[in-house]
Amino acid sequence: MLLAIDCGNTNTVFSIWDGTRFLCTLRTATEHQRTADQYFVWFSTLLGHHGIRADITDVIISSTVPRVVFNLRVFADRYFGCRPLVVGKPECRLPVDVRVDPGTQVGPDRLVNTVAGHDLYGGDLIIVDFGTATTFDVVACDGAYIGGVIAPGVNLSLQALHEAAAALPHVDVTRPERVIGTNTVECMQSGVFWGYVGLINGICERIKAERGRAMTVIATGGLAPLFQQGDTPFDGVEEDLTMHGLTVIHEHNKEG
Ligand SMILES: Nc1ncnc2c1ncn2[C@@H]1O[C@H](COP(=O)(O)OP(=O)(O)O)[C@@H](O)[C@H]1O
Ligand SMILES: CC(C)(COP(=O)(O)O)[C@@H](O)C(=O)NCCC(=O)O
Ligand SMILES: [K+]
Repeated sequence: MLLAIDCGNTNTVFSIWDGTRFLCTLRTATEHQRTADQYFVWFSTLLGHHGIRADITDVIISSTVPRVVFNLRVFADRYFGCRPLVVGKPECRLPVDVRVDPGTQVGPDRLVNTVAGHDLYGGDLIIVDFGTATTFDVVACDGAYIGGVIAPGVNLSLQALHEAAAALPHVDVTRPERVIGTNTVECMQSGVFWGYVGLINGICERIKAERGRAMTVIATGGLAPLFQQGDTPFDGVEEDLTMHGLTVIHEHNKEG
C-alpha cells in the first residue's frame, strides 16, 4: 500500500491508497520540528482508532515546506523500511513537462495538481487551489505546467486584516447573502468573500484571454466548495486532487 503525504504551509495530509481507493485521510498541522517518532505515534494511534490495518510498502511526499522533508524521510525509512519518492527531486519523474523560466522552482503541490488535473480532465486547464496561498496553475492540452498565479490565501487575508487593524476581530470566512455589511464582521466577510469571487473570476478571464482558448476550470482545497456557491467559473471541484496526483506520479515512477 502507498502512503501519500501532502505537506502544505498550514496542514499536512496523510492518505493511504490501497491501489483502488483511499482507506483513510489524516490531517495534522505542519510543524517542521516534528520528529519521525512523533509522526509515527500520531499516525499509528489514529489508524488504531479507525481500526485500519495498513501494510505500507511505499511512501510519496509533496511538500511546499522544504524543512519538513527530512523528518518525513526518516519516518518512511524507520517505520516502513522504504525510501520515499519526493516530488520535485530529480529522481522523481513526472508524466508531464514543466515549461517555466530556467532555474524556477515550481511548488511541488502545483506540479502534483497539474498531473492530477490532466489525468482526470485532459485539455487546457486552470486549477485553482485554496491553500495557505491561493494558486492558479495553467496546464496546456498536452498536460504541461506552463505557469500561473499566486494570490494571498483566503484565511491569510482575514488574518492579516485582524493583525493589522486594532478594531477588526478574527472572523471565519463564510458566504454573506448581501454585499453591504451592516456590522464589522459582515463587512469583513463581504470584503473577503465577494472580493475573492471577483479575484477568481477576473484572473480566470484574463488567463483565458491570454491563452486565447476555452479552458476547463477545476477547484480544489478545503474552501473550494464554499466558493463554488459564489458565481465562480468552476467546471469541477475535486477535493482529493492532490492525493490523486500523488498516486498517478507514484504509478508513473514504478512503471519504468
Ligand atoms: N473546509 C474548510 N473550511 C474552512 N477553512 C478551511 C477548510 N479547509 C481548510 N481550511 C483553511 O484553509 C487554510 C488553508 O488550509 P490548507 O488547505 O490545509 O492549506 P495548505 O495546503 O497550504 O496547508 C487554513 O487556514 C485552513 O484552516
Ligand atoms: C505557492 C505555494 C506557497 C502554495 O503552497 P500552499 O498554499 O499549498 O502551502 C507553494 O506552491 C510554493 O511555495 N511555491 C513555490 C513558488 C512557485 O510555485 O512558483
Ligand atoms: K496545498
